Amino acid sequence: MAADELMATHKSHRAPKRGPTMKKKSENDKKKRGVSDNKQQNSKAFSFTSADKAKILKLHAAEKEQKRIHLPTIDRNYGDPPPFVVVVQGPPGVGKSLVIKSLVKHFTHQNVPEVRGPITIVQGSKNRIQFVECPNDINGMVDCAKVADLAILLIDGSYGFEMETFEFLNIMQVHGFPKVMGVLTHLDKFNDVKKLRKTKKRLKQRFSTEIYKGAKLFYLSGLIHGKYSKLEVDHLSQFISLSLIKFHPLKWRTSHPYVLADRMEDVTPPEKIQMDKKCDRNVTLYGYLRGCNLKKGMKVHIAGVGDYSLAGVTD
Ligand SMILES: Nc1nc2c(ncn2[C@@H]2O[C@H](COP(=O)(O)OP(=O)(O)OP(=O)(O)O)[C@@H](O)[C@H]2O)c(=O)[nH]1
Repeated sequence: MAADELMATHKSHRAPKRGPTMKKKSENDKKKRGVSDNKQQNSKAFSFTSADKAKILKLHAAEKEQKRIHLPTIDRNYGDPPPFVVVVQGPPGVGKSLVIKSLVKHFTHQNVPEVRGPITIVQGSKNRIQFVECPNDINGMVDCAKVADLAILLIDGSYGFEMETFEFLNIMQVHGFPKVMGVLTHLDKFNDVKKLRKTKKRLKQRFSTEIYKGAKLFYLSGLIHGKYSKLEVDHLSQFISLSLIKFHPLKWRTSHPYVLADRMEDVTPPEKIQMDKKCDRNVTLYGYLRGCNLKKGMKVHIAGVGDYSLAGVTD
């Protein structure tokens, strides 16, 4: 074999890039240049040195924040969950009763002649939804804001936003702010299609700025034989069912126990009433206690009644 061939097989020397030798070398080099590592340990004084590292750190911080936001809240209810409360709110004559009647008809195929008090329906195998019409007085609004899991704000499309809607929004702000969605009614009063489109756009923008960006707004475009369109009610009910599935108890609710009285019974002995028609009555209220477990003597808020102490606790 020739000497030239042997020379050709040898690889050229490669300087080490990592390992203890390289580390020592780089440290010596840094010392020579007068650069010290201690300088970069003060994170407040020196910003990031590597853009990639900064990107990763930012991602980690965002992930941590998301984890904190989605931390499960402790649900203090036990056994079967109480019904999901849907409060229908709006100014007088906007169509609250009609919306509740349409939704009840959709879920149960039953006609409700009149809406008097909360209506509970069963949806699916065990989910229950309770529809409550919000009264147009401040006390009723406060009570409804306290119990609502989902608030449906009805807005007269031909008139625009009214004071009642803003009042209710403000009240909800201080009561944990449940899920909110809007429904535009009386849209059949528009004869001009262009005007209707413009109004819808304007109201949607206003609704987004008043509630939050991307807040859901539905349209009920008019009455057919005195009822809302089946398809539109179907969309509305789908959204309600979705809210029920995604339901996440509010922190405010779990720390403020309350009862929404579904039924009341006058249990005063009849003889006592016969003797004195204006005698003090004993009234029993039935409803779910939400936001805590039962304890004798505990104080709860009873909608329409006030803060009461639970005396005789039964399961
Ligand atoms: N043209 C039209 N009429 C509607 C619409 N929605 C509701 N109405 C009518 O408005 C009237 C009032 O409807 P209700 O459901 O009683 O309204 P409400 O909000 O419950 O009224 P209050 O109980 O007085 O607060 C009824 O005669 C409905 O037929 C709609 O989209 N278009």
